[in-house]
Amino acid sequence: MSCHDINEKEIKKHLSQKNKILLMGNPNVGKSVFFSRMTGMDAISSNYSGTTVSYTQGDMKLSDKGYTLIDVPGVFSLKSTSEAEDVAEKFLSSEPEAIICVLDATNLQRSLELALELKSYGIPTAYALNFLDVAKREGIEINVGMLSKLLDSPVVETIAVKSSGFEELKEAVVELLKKAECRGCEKSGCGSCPKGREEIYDTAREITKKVRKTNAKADRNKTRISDWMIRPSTGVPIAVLIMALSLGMIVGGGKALRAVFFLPLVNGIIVPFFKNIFTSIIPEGIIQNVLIGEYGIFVIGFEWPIALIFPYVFLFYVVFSFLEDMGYLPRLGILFDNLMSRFGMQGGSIINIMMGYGCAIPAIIGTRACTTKKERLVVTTLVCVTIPCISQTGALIELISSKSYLIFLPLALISLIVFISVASLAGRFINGKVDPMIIQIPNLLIPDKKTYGKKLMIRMKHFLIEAEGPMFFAIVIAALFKETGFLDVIAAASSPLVQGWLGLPQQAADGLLLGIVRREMSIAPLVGLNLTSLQVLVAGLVSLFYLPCLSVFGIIASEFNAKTAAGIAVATTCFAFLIGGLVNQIGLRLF
Ligand SMILES: Nc1nc2c(ncn2[C@@H]2O[C@H](COP(=O)(O)OP(=O)(O)OP(=O)(O)O)[C@@H](O)[C@H]2O)c(=O)[nH]1
Ligand SMILES: [Mg+2]
Repeated sequence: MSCHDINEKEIKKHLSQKNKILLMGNPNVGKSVFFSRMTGMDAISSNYSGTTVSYTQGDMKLSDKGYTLIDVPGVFSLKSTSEAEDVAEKFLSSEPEAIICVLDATNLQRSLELALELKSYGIPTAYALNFLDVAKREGIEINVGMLSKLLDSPVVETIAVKSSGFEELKEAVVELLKKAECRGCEKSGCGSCPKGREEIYDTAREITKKVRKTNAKADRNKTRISDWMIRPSTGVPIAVLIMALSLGMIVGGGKALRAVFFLPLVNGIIVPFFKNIFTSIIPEGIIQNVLIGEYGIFVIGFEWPIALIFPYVFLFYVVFSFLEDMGYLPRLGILFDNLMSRFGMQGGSIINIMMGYGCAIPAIIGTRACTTKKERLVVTTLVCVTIPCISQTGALIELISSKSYLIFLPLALISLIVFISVASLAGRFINGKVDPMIIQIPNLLIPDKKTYGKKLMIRMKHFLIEAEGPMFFAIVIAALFKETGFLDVIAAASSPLVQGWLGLPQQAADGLLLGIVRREMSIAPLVGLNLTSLQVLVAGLVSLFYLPCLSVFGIIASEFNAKTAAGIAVATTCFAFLIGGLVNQIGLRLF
């Protein structure tokens, strides 16, 4: 997959490519499903607007000729007022061969407004009338022949998640490319395209009126459930129930998966296998210890990522991807919009915050969908400072459950207080404004098995490559540091802070060093030690507020600037030590 930052140098390279076909349309109309099925490449699709915040490109063959298909971020219009619109404009002006414009059959008029705006660029366009399954269920019928005539271009009925209509669509594009003539372009002088917002809006409305028939059998149950999710009196209990069920499934399921499958696999099969091999071929000493000692690469290199973290990461994405695909998250955004606007965010940003509980990187990249810089910064600060990622949470669950689940209560309470305080401060002191929320409520869908499974696979692949890669690297360094005695030197040097102020054992110093690379490693060295409840709480707090991963800083530096990344690093570290130390000192005096 090639997913790119909206960065001038990068984009120029892709803009100058030949044989481009642009996949365009409103947000959440299924473009990324088209992209992924037509190119065979990975692209995340989710049932809310703004999933694709940058562009993705892949190769596609049409009657034996190679083309580059570009999954352009979804836009409602081309006013160039957001990053997504800016990217769309740039690609439109880069002389693409054709456009595949995806229309949402359940929301035709709005889809047509963009389609009409696109027409004035004079680029051959084929239309995919998508979501036909949902439209049929909702009693919407569209006269495709008439629509095609009115748009003066081919229109093909599609159900992207079933790959239905794809062959016809490809044929339509091939035919278009053969003719390669301008279709209704104002620039070519035919003057048939509507101009100006009002004319576009009126024409889209007229066309919709002509081609669409509804027999009013809209799914009343679905509408009712959707209303319940949004209305505070019913929405809040539903949200609490969904969160409790999700948490139960992630924590309970994660522990069970770990105990029944991953721990026996790692400790009973994989680690003994490598221990046997290395003890028989390598004599006792530093090299053997680096490979299979306490911090051995072939011991914790499997224990931490596979047995400790993976079960929780997997189940988090099972739950989160389901909520994403059914269309619940934007409804949660609407429910909490009022509350969130007090903290300098729109309700829709709750999606990025929830995503941060999985991993901070997609959450920060996802803030590109925010309409103002202030909101981007507020959400990024919150994600970095107050939200633990699932890898870290997995390690934390193991640490806490070894003592008592009750420790979660003070941890959750302190974390909530910090979240609210940071949100209020960031909302108040970060300059700029927050736009009122415009959020599209997507259809409530039963997630398509294939699309859902593919997304889960993509996320697991990312986790294994992008998270486990650096983690493995840190484990190698840790093994070397351990055997060379460097970890002991660090432990001794940091003893006044770690053992004195924080009251944690010496191994916590290893965690703080490794935690620079990966968040969960700040806690992993403590799992399995016999800590007191106060130590577990303090370790949990320090890890919660300690540095985000190294790769997160890379993303902050590239999305914002190095100063912001450094600021967040200093703030998180000081804050973690301050709050952890205070709780330890107070705890020691009270108990
Ligand atoms: N039932 C049904 N679901 C679909 C269809 N096409 C797409 N979806 C679902 O609609 C949601 C949105 O699809 P995406 O591919 O993410 O939409 P997008 O246009 O790329 O959205 P942005 O990246 O936000 O612009 C996903 O949950 C898809 O699984 C379809 O024809 N029928
Ligand atoms: Mg997309």
